Amino acid sequence: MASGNIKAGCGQMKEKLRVENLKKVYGTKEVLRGVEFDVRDGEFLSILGPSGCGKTTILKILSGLLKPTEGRVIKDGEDITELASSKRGMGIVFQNYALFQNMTALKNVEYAMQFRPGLKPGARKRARGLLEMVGLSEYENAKPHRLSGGQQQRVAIARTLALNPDIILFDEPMSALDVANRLALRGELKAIQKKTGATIIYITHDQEEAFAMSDRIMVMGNGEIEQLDTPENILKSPASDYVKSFVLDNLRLKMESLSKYMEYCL
Ligand SMILES: Nc1ncnc2c1ncn2[C@@H]1O[C@H](COP(=O)(O)OP(=O)(O)OP(=O)(O)O)[C@@H](O)[C@H]1O
Repeated sequence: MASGNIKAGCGQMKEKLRVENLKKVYGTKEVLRGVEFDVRDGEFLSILGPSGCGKTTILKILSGLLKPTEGRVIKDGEDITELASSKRGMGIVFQNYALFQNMTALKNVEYAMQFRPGLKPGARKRARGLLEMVGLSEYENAKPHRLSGGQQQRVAIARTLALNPDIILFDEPMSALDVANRLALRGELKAIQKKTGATIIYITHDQEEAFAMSDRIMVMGNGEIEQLDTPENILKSPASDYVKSFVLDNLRLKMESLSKYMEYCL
């Protein structure tokens, strides 16, 4: 596995998360082996790989939803491998939004704060502020079925931010959205990250998305890391034929279809 430094100027960022020698076996099937990487404080790291290569399994292990067969997860220098999910200070945004259908947008964002004594006072005000941050103030009384896919995903993001996570995990959050919504949400995610200072780990199988958004990209093959480096370095020096074909060839195709879409729109 080739691993490089984060882009110039960010090289001194402190380590936020470290994953050591991760292995996951389901029954007799080994789906992750020897996975090791670090994520720096405030970094946007994408995990890019084809379907079934183990991306979601990594995310579940990081968040505590799944125990690794072997290996450790270290956050801020502390071993959190056995720590309960709710105590990890991480939030997850899924591809299917997973909103409460019987609650308004505002209630969805406010809900989990009710169970955190530190956040309960002022929860309503904070929820309103977060809906404003994602551009949905005028929809606070709307239930999810009245919102578009992009708007529902924005509510899901606001809901995740409500608990003040210092690491946000995104599991293919744009895959159910159309191109226009994807492009809009990309910019908004970067703005939210800047505002909150959160570290982001972002799963995608979309090469173009990973290259447009990330400080570094971790390219996964079948249960292993093929390359972890900045977009620029991956473009300049792909670590293997696999990276060349899965990342660069597909990136070229995606860029072509995106530019056709832009021509069509303009
Ligand atoms: N609970 C499970 N039991 C058995 N095998 C599983 C289980 N969960 C996942 N797998 C297998 O582990 C492998 C990795 O799955 P994972 O969901 O991590 O892949 P992925 O890269 O996120 O794929 P996708 O992009 O399609 O979501 C796959 O072969 C999958 O079939």
